[in-house]
Amino acid sequence: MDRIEQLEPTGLFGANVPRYTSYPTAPHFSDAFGAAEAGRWLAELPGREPLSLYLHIPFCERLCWFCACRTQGVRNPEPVARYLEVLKAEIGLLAAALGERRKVARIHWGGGTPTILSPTQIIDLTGTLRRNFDIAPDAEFSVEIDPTAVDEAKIDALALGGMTRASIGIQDFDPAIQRAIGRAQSFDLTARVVRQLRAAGIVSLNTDIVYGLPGQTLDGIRASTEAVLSLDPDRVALFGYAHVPWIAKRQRMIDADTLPGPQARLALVEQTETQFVRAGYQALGIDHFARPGDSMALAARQGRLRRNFQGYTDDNCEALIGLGASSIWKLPGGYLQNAPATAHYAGRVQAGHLAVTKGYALSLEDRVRAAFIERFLCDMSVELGALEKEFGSFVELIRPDINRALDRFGHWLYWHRGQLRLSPDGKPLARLIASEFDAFLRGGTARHSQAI
Ligand SMILES: C=Cc1c2[nH]c(c1C)Cc1[nH]c(c(CCC(=O)O)c1C)Cc1[nH]c(c(C)c1CCC(=O)O)Cc1[nH]c(c(C)c1C=C)C2
Ligand SMILES: C[C@H]1O[C@@H](n2cnc3c(N)ncnc32)[C@H](O)[C@@H]1O
Ligand code: MET
Ligand code: SF4
Repeated sequence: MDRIEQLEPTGLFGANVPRYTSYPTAPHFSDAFGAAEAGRWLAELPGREPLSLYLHIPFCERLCWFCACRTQGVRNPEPVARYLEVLKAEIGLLAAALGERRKVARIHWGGGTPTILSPTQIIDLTGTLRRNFDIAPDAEFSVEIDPTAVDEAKIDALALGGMTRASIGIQDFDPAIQRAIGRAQSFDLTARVVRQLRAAGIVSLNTDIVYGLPGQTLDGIRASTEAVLSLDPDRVALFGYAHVPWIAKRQRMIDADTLPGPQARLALVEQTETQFVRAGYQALGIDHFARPGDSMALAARQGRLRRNFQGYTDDNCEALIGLGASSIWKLPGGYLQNAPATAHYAGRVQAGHLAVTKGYALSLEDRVRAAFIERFLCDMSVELGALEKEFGSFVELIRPDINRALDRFGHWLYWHRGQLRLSPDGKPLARLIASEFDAFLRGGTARHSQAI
């Protein structure tokens, strides 16, 4: 039986499921949360633990049609400059809410396009962070970089500000695909930015690529992946294109008839995975690859990989605080999210409040489900004994889900020495299997992206 025939009965090719960068996923956050709840959860944080900060820059000079991230196009610098002032004010509000000068071990700037900031603005923002927080000398500071919106002066400013890791958007190097997704970016320009980042002392360089793009073929993605490999990135994220025009309106520019179907997507992702593994990369979680010496690959081998809103991380901080419009927080009590619309976000901060407008308090049952889904999507196996150590008999709450998953996916899912394991050829099923443990999905009406 060929692979497609074997996987067909699982429903994989017709399923839509979340990516589980959190459990519950963001659409389940409630608006019963605001600055007061955020303040209370911040006050309850244990004092000595270092924090992680995520800063969102929701602006781009170009708006790629395929993109589902929260961002808006800008033609002139004013909105960005105004936003930066609000972001700096929000940093001050956060430091005040924390009460004491707190240690920060991780900073991530994402977007949108953080490199839309000028060198002066970059220095201004890193300076504001350093004035308000005690940034550890070995702190990891990663920045999402658009190669078409960066130059040497910006890279120097970021390096001066402490950037240690860079993540650059590639998606696909094929000019025909780039035309179909409204995103032109030559290999030469990308390679030049990679050289500049390396020269600036970046210890870890990530690249993002996407399968399932309009008109993408096996030969096309093979050549594009070869080009990515020639840049020798330390890490690669291989995302499945999520066509969700009801969320990201700009995706209406993409003709759905040109999108590879689910069976074709499976072939695209599996061919590309093989290419990375043959080139010496270690597969991590559902969609990442890393050089074996990279810290994330090491974390994965040691069972320390974590899933968060940026995908995968080796960050073990207890508190991830989101700054900027739409940013998501994860605190011991649960999740919070800042106002998604930039104007609403700015209004809250200008009125002197933290910009949180949504959130979710985790119950013990949620925590069991979240822990299972996180370990499963990080390790492709879950040691039930470890969950029992943490949650005691509450683990029994997911016993029916385990049995249902074994019934439905028994060809790929099996017990081995107390671990529920997914066999390597069952990897495309990982999100679908995780969704068996999602109590919000049963009977729910949310529309998600394709499972493969
Ligand atoms: C890798 C970067 C991406 C981020 N979001 C998406 C991508 C590709 C796409 C995406 N996000 C959501 C969906 C729909 C549900 C699903 O398929 O899982 C898709 C296709 C859900 C979602 N993720 C976030 C939020 C707030 C939502 C709800 C949708 C909504 O509010 O309308 C959080 C989030 N994810 C990303 C960012 C930048 C972000 C918010 C800060 C990255
Ligand atoms: C931050 C990263 O998110 C990925 N990204 C952005 N939009 C989408 C989408 N619709 N589907 C899949 N991946 C996407 C890109 O690879 C980008 O670089
Ligand atoms: N905006 C950058 C790029 O497209 C970073 C990745 S997308 C958030 O290259
Ligand atoms: S892919 Fe990057 S540059 Fe393109 S619209 Fe999305 S955030 Fe902006």
